[in-house]
Amino acid sequence: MSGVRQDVVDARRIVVKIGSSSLTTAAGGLDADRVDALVDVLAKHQDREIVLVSSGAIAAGLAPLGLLRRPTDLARQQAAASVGQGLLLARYTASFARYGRRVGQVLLTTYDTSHRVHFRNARRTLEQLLAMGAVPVVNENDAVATDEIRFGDNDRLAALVAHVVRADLLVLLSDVDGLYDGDPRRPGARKLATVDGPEDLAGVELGSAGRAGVGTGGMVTKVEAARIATGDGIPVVLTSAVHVADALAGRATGTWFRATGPRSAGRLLWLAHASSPRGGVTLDAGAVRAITEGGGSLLPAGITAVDGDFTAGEPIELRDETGRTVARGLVNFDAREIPLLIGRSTRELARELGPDYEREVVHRDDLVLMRS
Ligand SMILES: Nc1ncnc2c1ncn2[C@@H]1O[C@H](COP(=O)(O)OP(=O)(O)O)[C@@H](O)[C@H]1O
Ligand SMILES: N[C@@H](CCC(=O)OP(=O)(O)O)C(=O)O
Repeated sequence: MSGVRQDVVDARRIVVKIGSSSLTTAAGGLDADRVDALVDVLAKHQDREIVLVSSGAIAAGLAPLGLLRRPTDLARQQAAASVGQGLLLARYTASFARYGRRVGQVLLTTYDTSHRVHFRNARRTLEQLLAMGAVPVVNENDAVATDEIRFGDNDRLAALVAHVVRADLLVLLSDVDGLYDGDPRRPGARKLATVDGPEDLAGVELGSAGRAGVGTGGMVTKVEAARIATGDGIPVVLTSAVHVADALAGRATGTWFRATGPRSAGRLLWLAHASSPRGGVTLDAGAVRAITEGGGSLLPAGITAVDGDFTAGEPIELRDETGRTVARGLVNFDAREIPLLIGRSTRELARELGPDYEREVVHRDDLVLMRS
């Protein structure tokens, strides 16, 4: 263990994410004492801006709805989240009120972290809450997010929120005090003090959630969140919720993921990390060049094939003729419309089908190049 982490000490704007497993009792309900214990620490950091990403809505809604464990179907998870989110927020509101602090609820979907207008709105709301001294409490908008568009875990959501607010640091709090080289319950498992880059993760076994039916992503999504944030220039501390005070003080607790990439400004970070787009298009060589070298949009003329079942506004893959994904983007047409457009000029399409068809299939502002 080394000394103080200067990047943490210097961090003024911090996203703190806490998992369901650290907020619930052994029986599965919301644990008010644990919420208070977290708030006791966060409220002390008045000279910093803290955005809290809190899981726990589904867990908090189980008992009130007479459910004994986390349901596997989306509809009941959504109902539990809808009941639980209110209880969770009420708890945070009361807990921060002990320190005279207000909280503001911000519920997001993947849509809000990628679409221009929503991204800007989310950023503006978070900025305004911080400017007014309120603590934003963020969760996924579980009640409306469907399987296709949801993060499903709050680890990646937290990394994207850190990107949205341009945080200096992301703190991931769990029920385990860091990343181990294998299941931490296994004798001999070793904790990693520092991760400098992907090479340090070779050989590390990333297991699933600890308490069955409570957390969701396990270590896989935490490491993925760390990869997104560090690649975006934001360092990450992963530790146990009981060590949050140490983590925020810069003491060497948990696992420290060093920032690897430059900070990026755009809203499209999410697209590059979206789980799996629901389809894609194949581009001819000219279109690949226009996109990767010329900073152009994707026009119908450059498309040779389409696959999958997507609707306008959703993310898709843009592939070259060997099947390699060269970019991801938000598409302006439904999949079923694209065969009609393939290989044709926008002018011709507009003449034939009306001015609505004189548009890019993917606008360059809605497109992110994938590193090969
Ligand atoms: N390599 C590993 N290092 C640390 N924890 C691991 C590892 N593999 C699996 N885990 C499990 O991941 C769990 C944390 O994930 P999860 O239950 O989803 O927590 P949260 O609710 O905080 O998001 C730990 O309880 C631990 O048992
Ligand atoms: N949005 C969900 C969070 C999903 C979840 O369980 O996440 P986590 O405990 O962080 O692995 C909820 O509030 O229940």
